[in-house]
Amino acid sequence: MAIDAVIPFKPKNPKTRLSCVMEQEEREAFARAMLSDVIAAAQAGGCSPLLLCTAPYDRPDARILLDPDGLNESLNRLLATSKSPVLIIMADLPLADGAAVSRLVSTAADMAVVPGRGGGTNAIFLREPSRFRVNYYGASFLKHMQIAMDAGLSVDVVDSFRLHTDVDEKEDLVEVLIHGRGEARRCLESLGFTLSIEGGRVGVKRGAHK
Ligand SMILES: Nc1nc2c(ncn2[C@@H]2O[C@H](COP(=O)(O)OP(=O)(O)OP(=O)(O)O)[C@@H](O)[C@H]2O)c(=O)[nH]1
Ligand SMILES: C[C@H](OP(=O)(O)O)C(=O)O
Repeated sequence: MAIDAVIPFKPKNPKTRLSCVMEQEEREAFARAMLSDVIAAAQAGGCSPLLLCTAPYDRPDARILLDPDGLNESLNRLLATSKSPVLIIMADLPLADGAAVSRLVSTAADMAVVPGRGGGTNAIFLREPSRFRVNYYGASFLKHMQIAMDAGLSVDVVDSFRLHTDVDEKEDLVEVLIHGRGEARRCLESLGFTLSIEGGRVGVKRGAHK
């Protein structure tokens, strides 16, 4: 049976750190586009997507679990009662692909984890979910390593550029324009984003919308 890929998703007013370059509706469209790329990667990696949504949201390619609670509370409730292996993968990883997901869920360890940029945690595979609890926000990668150690779980820290690249801030859009192959890249292009080089550093700029 396919492993559940639990994808936490906040459809309303997401990605507020991108407010400097996108209006709310645009952030919502971009978040949906990134989610599409993550769903496609989860499926290509042999997993069955299960969206953990804060508000009603429907799509044909994933099952939906509605839980308006915070990220940690809702995930920990789900983990506590899960009897089979689970992958938790964030919805803001638009470079994710099937090979990276497959590598994660085929670990020989009790748990596999991919750190995110800036101290976060982008993906966690748990062979026995009820032995673990999540503690996202802040330096969550370090917190998750400690929780695993306290629970006596063996951990495989997976080195994956495609799963490490989460998109939180304007600077992160560079990676999507360069390495993206799916909906998120197309969404940015349709919003008029292009690469720019200022002072020798690659950034993004926004022109006219398509
Ligand atoms: N189920 C659930 N998912 C959440 C919640 N908050 C964020 N998420 C999801 O968790 C993942 C990581 O969240 P963040 O990077 O903080 O995204 P965000 O809250 O949309 O972005 P910012 O407003 O910029 O902090 C994304 O997949 C979000 O859609 C929540 O309260 N509940
Ligand atoms: C949820 C949080 O995401 P970030 O804000 O680090 O992208 C984390 O990974 O702990």
